[in-house]
Amino acid sequence: MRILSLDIHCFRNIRKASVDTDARSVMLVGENGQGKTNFLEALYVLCYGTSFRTPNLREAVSHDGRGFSVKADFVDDSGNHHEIQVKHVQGKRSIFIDRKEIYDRKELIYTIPCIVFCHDDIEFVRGEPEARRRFFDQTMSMYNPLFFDDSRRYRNILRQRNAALKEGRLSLVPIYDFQLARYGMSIQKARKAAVKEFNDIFPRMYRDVSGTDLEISVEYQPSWKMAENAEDAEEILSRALERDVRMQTTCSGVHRDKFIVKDADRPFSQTGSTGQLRLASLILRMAQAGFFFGKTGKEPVLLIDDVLLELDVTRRGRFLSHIEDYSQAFFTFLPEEKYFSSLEDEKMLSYTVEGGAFR
Ligand SMILES: Nc1ncnc2c1ncn2[C@@H]1O[C@H](COP(=O)(O)OP(=O)(O)OP(=O)(O)O)[C@@H](O)[C@H]1O
Repeated sequence: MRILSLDIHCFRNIRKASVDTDARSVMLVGENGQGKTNFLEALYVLCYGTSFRTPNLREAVSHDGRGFSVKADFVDDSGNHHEIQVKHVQGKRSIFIDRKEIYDRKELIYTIPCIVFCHDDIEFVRGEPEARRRFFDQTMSMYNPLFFDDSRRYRNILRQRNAALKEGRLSLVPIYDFQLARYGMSIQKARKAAVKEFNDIFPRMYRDVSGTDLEISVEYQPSWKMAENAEDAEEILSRALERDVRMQTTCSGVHRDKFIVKDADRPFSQTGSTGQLRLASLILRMAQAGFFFGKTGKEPVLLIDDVLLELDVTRRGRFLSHIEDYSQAFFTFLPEEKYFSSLEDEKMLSYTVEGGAFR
């Protein structure tokens, strides 16, 4: 899988750019605020139809533009060439694969798998449970369309159940419970199995890159921990109905599940230094890529935004040696950063980014 070129129109500060990306490593070098992350964001939008920086794509339209367009030519693992385009014009997103409009974002996310490494990833380790749920849901949705569908349906029903609780339409609640319990238990089972497999990769990678023998792993704590099947979950929901009515929201279910990053048996957020937490968050991403490759045999495109400088030279080298397994990676650097020796020998394209232009 390789992205060969990218055309960007009116995306943040990138007014118009056609960029050749046919290389294993693509370097984007520039001062702060010149458009390096905007470029990675545009690529991410092509891969997912959403942004990793904002839930509202409208924000990514250039201030003086009516809409943006991002288009890529890429070659898949079988050597076939394709084109993808994502537009957002007057508040409406449209997605085209090989010039044919598609209406379900799901088709897009299985076309160019991509993984972004960025500063905010530290929230996966020390932030709210929501951030880790999102991380694991993304990890699983990337290779499992059924999980993606179940999550989508679960969220819809949860929204309807919460509305019914707020508006006192309680006769509808058992109908929602029936469905919520079934999709929820399917999600719970999938999460449990995935965390078990993730723990075959993540702790070993952490030890390899950090050079320590810390026992870092992920623990899954389901909200319906006593439920073994959908009937059990339905029972839990119906027993807690009074509390849910009082709180006007659904207080249990997989939307309240927890994933804890642990150092032996303590939460790592309490024991790790900021540097260790940052490293753990990078390794979570690397493990996400490894996990995806293990499941699908496909190499995701890696988008690495300004995170290498946070590692000392030895750890940076070890981190890059894991990344070398992938077919394409995009990196952003500040001009004073030196390229890393292990990347210098390979086929590489390098751009200077200034005011949204790429030279
Ligand atoms: N919707 C928008 N329209 C026009 N310009 C925008 C828009 N959104 C952000 N920008 C501009 O994009 C620039 C930020 O670019 P970007 O986030 O890519 O920085 P960067 O090159 O990655 O730098 P850093 O190293 O600081 O992260 C800022 O100048 C900002 O004003």
